[in-house]
Amino acid sequence: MSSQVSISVPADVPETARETYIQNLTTITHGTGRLMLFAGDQKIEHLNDDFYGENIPADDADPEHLFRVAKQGRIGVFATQIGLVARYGSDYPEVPYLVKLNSKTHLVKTAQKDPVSPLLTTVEQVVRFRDQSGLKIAGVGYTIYLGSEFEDRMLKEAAEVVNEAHQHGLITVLWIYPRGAAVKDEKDPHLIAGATGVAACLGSDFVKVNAPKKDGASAADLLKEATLAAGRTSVVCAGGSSVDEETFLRQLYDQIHTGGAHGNATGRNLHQKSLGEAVRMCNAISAITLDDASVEDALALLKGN
Ligand SMILES: O=P(O)(O)OC[C@H]1O[C@](O)(COP(=O)(O)O)[C@@H](O)[C@@H]1O
Repeated sequence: MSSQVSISVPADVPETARETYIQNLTTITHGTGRLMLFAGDQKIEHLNDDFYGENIPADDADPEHLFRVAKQGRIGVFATQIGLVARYGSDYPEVPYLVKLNSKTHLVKTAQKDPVSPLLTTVEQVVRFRDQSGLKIAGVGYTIYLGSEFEDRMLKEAAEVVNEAHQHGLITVLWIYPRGAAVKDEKDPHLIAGATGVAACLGSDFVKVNAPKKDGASAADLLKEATLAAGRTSVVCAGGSSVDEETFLRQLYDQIHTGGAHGNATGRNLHQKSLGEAVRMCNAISAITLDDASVEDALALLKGN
């Protein structure tokens, strides 16, 4: 097991919410400080493209697949929109949830208009839903498109979300993607480090970024600038489109052990598998993230050993 970490509670969490905050963070990181976030917000973000078609198993066509994977696999938290949690959550009460507060589709391309993704759901609504439903709602998430001509709106909403969430002991994850006409290279390592620094200034517990890329450089080495810039905000990388399992697991291992990431945020590389395979992949990813397992040990779990 990776060692248990002591928790430093940020000063915007009031005394009355301290215990909830500690409990939520402990739940979603299994006490390790590392996050295994199962990303299931793509039904809005990518419409049905990620869920139906060539090379996508039939299991993925039904939204309940996400909940089955989240229940049967070992995860830290399942991130999706509030409506989906309301529809299925009562049948999956053991799953810890993180409510994604904003989302947009990919129909309007960046070349047509800079991206903007205002709040669909407020923290207040999430807190009410948590208290009424009794579901394990441990946190909230929000996407900022840094560099968009609308970044001011998203930055302001994100700042309010973090502060309000902490008032209620909820953990925050900011998805920060540099994107828009002003952004030449979305995965530029220096820019990604800028994004994680923004998350630190907004006081978020975690920030999810795309892994930086630069020709000829090791991706894990490139991530170091971003994890340094993030300070006490923990960095996780998006999984990206589906790749072969060993490549994915090696990349994750290096992100954590070389790049300084505190976990992963994985969507397609999990749900674009049949239930049994998705569950084994969850367990392999969690072994690396939560147990400090080697890639070889994770691959053994993948084979069901
Ligand atoms: O890349 P993965 O692992 O499928 O993770 C999915 C993530 O990608 C997104 O769908 C958005 O991705 P893009 O905007 O880059 O297409 C996130 O909202 C989601 O959490």
